[in-house]
Amino acid sequence: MSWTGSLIDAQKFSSAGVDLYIRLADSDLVTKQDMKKIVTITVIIGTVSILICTYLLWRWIAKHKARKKKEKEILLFNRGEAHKTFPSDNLNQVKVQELPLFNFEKLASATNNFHLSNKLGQGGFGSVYKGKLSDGQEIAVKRLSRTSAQGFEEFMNEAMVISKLQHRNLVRLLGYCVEGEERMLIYEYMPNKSLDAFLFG
Ligand SMILES: Nc1ncnc2c1ncn2[C@@H]1O[C@H](COP(=O)(O)OP(=O)(O)OP(=O)(O)O)[C@@H](O)[C@H]1O
Repeated sequence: MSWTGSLIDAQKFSSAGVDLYIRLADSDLVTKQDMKKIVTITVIIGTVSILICTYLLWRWIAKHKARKKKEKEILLFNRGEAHKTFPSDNLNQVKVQELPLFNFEKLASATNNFHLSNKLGQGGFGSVYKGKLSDGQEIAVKRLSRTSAQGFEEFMNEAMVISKLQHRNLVRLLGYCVEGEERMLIYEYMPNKSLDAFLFG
C-alpha cells in the first residue's frame, strides 16, 4: 500500500497492537551526522550571539557611566565645586562662579530655537546666533559645534580665559551654558557696524 498523507493516531490500544513499519525516502531521514551538524551550528550561532550581546551591553554600560560622570562634573562645575572632580585642575573657581551660567531653555527661546534666520555667522568654534533675552537685551550665542573635538575642561578653560580678557574694546562675554552635550558662550550682541569698528578701528 502506498500512503502520501500524514499519519493520524486514530485509536489507542491498551495492550499489544501490531507493529507498523514505515519506509521513508532517504532524504526524509535525519542522520546522526546531520544532527551533529545542526547542534554545532546552533552552538556557534548561540555563542556568537552571546558575545555580540555582551559586547553591546559592555559598550552601553561604559557610555552610560561616562555620561553620568560628565553630568556630575557639569553639576559640580556649575556649583563652583570643580576641585571635587578635577583635583589637579588649575581653574580659578572664584572666576567660574563669577561667570553667569545660562540655561539652555532660556537661550533656545531667546534665539527662536536656534533658527536659521537668527544665524549671524559661522566660526571655528561653531555657529553664532542672534538672540534676545526676556529683559530685551540682545545677545550673540556661540554654540559649540557637535563635531568639535573640544572637551568639557577645554571649553571651560577657554570660557575662563575669555572672561578674564574683558576690555571695553572687546566684545563682552556675558556667560556660558553647559548642559548635556551643549556648550555655548554668550556674548553681548554687536551690530555689524560696531563689529567692523572693533575689527578695523
Ligand atoms: N558678539 C557678536 N555680535 C554680533 N555678531 C557676532 C558676534 N560674534 C560673532 N558674530 C558673528 O559671527 C561670525 C562668526 O564669529 P566667530 O567669532 O565664531 O568666528 P570668527 O571670528 O569669524 O572666526 P574664529 O572662530 O576663527 O575666531 C562673525 O563673523 C560675526 O558675523
